Amino acid sequence: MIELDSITFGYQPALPIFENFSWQVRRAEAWAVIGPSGCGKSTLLSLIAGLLRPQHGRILVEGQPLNRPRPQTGLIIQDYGLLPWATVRENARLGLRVRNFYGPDGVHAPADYQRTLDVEPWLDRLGLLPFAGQYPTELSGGQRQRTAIARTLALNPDILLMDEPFSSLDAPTREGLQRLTLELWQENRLTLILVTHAIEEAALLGQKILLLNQPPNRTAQIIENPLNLQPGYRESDEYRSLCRHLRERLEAG
Ligand SMILES: Nc1ncnc2c1ncn2[C@@H]1O[C@H](COP(=O)(O)OP(=O)(O)OP(=O)(O)O)[C@@H](O)[C@H]1O
Repeated sequence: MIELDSITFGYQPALPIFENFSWQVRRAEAWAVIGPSGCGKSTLLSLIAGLLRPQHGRILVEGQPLNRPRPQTGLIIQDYGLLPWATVRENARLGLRVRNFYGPDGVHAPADYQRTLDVEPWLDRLGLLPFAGQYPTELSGGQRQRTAIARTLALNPDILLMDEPFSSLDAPTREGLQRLTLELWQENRLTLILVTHAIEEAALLGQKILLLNQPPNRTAQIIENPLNLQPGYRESDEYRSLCRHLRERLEAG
């Protein structure tokens, strides 16, 4: 469970992006966060990742106050963050190398962490084994993003935060990775929070959708989307009507 309990945050305290804002995410839920540019979507992820701290209120993860990034929270960003001089396999191992360096200290790695560099199952699951010896510049955008996903999932996160992960990809690649994300979410019982500015993506991936608007955001506007896992949802009337509803809500501000 992630709990934002009456948080206030602004890069400049006089201009809060969130003001007395409360929101709860239960374990293994899949959320999409949508809203216009500058409404605070990435800021919200940084707060939940423990990279920013609210000026007021508190954030609890699994009942514990969040005072710094926790090793079980994975963050995937839009530009992949891959090392250009390392192969796909070595990029996928990067997080594990950091963990192995520190050991099971409860800060950089969970206290019960067992050192490993084994990323082969993830390379296999993400269809990357044929490219494992290649460098990021030799990959397509979709393969790069899959490498970033492998690197994060190799760390066995329980919370996966994704910030516009597919926005620079072409439509077929994006749709393939959207499907893969839903599969990985279900297989690994992840709590997923995906930030997107794309209405269609929010409707496909979010069982629940959090709508943000121009700051300050004071209340969590939540839209339920319980049918998103049903086969054929992308072609259904429910999906189209949800997209329309989201568009109207966003235009209304
Ligand atoms: N490090 C920072 N320092 C100061 N202001 C910032 C910083 N990062 C973001 N902001 C501002 O905070 C507001 C929210 O930014 P944020 O990136 O969270 O929005 P967003 O909804 O993710 O936008 P986009 O969809 O364009 O990525 C914006 O006005 C932005 O200019």
